[in-house]
Amino acid sequence: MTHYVDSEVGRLGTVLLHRPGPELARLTPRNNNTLLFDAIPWVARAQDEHDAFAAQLTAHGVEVLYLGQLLAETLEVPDGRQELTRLVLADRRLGDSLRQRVADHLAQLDPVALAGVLIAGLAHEELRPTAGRSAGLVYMLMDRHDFVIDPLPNLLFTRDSAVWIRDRVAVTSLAMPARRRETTLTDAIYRHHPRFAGTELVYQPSLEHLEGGDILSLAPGVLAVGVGERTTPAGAERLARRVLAAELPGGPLAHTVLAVPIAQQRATMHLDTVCTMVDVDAVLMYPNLADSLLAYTIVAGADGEPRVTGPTPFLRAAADAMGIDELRVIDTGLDPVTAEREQWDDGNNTLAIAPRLCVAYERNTETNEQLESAGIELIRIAGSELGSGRGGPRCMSCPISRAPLRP
Ligand SMILES: NC(=O)NCCC[C@H](N)C(=O)O
Repeated sequence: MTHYVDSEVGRLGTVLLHRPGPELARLTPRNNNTLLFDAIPWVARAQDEHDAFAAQLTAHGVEVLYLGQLLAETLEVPDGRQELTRLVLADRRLGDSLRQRVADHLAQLDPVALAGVLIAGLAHEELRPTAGRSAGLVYMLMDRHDFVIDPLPNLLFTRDSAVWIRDRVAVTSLAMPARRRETTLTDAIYRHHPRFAGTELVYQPSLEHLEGGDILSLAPGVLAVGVGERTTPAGAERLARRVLAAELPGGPLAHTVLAVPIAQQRATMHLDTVCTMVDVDAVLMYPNLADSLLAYTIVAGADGEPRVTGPTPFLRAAADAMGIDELRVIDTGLDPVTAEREQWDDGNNTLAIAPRLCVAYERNTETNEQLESAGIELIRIAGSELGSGRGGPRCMSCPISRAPLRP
């Protein structure tokens, strides 16, 4: 099986999704902010919306893999199960008595049920008392609304916890505490699942913060990395060091990395909330930012150290790195208020299935109309519930194979 991604727009072959499940039912008004949701989603409707998204991908010839299923299969591998169990038990909040109770509880679960707990977490009342054994101080003092194992409602946004760069995978380093455990799952899947045997990792969760929503594969050998609320300058620099130094038969994994500062705020948490590619030489970009975005260009210096120049306007730096005259911006021509409303609702967060063929949320009517006038074919999906986590079609998908742009 070929796992290979060298662009944002090459025909999509295989994609990793996560169908949201019981982990969304953990969200309440007391925890939704900490768990990075802006509202309490209607779970069944969110699942319907997600199923419709997956059905559109399948109808367009894309192989859809589900993270929950890959995780259950990884847990059938003894080393995978042992590692994932050890990591969840390493939580220092547990203490030894509760840790032992949780270990006993997890040990009797089959792989599918264990995958369910690793994703949806374990609530206080779901841990049954062990006959003849004290509940333990930590459990007794725990608020009944607390979780023994925290849920992962943002797992839905598979874009952020791993990124394929050519035939290597970068398992990222998530910045927000509510999401950190997600990469224990993607890391284990890529290292233990038989489908990915032999895959080399180019980034690991123990490194500086770096999130997949900040990484755009502008063209073969050219990456843009947003630096803001999630990805730190150190994370961008670490990725640059890794990809510039990783030699493939045809050259390094990337020859240029553009570090792109973005405002450190929720509306622009990742670069892909303001800019996504819709054609080999065209981006859809939040108009309020299009002219002000800058980039620092990082290439390998003669001494092997990354050499940084700039800043220069992002669109100029990108076109130069891509070897094209101009990176076109689809001008959505929106007034600033409409642009701001539709950016918040992930209007700029499209997923390309092929050049000029993209999935977009239906609700962003004005952005979508402008995209179509510019010759982009759209597949509209509903996202009223999915969007409450602040993520669109690109955030909800991790491409694993795309047709190479330059074979
Ligand atoms: N690439 C993306 O922009 N992903 C969306 C992540 C949303 C999630 N609720 C978060 O705050 O991390």
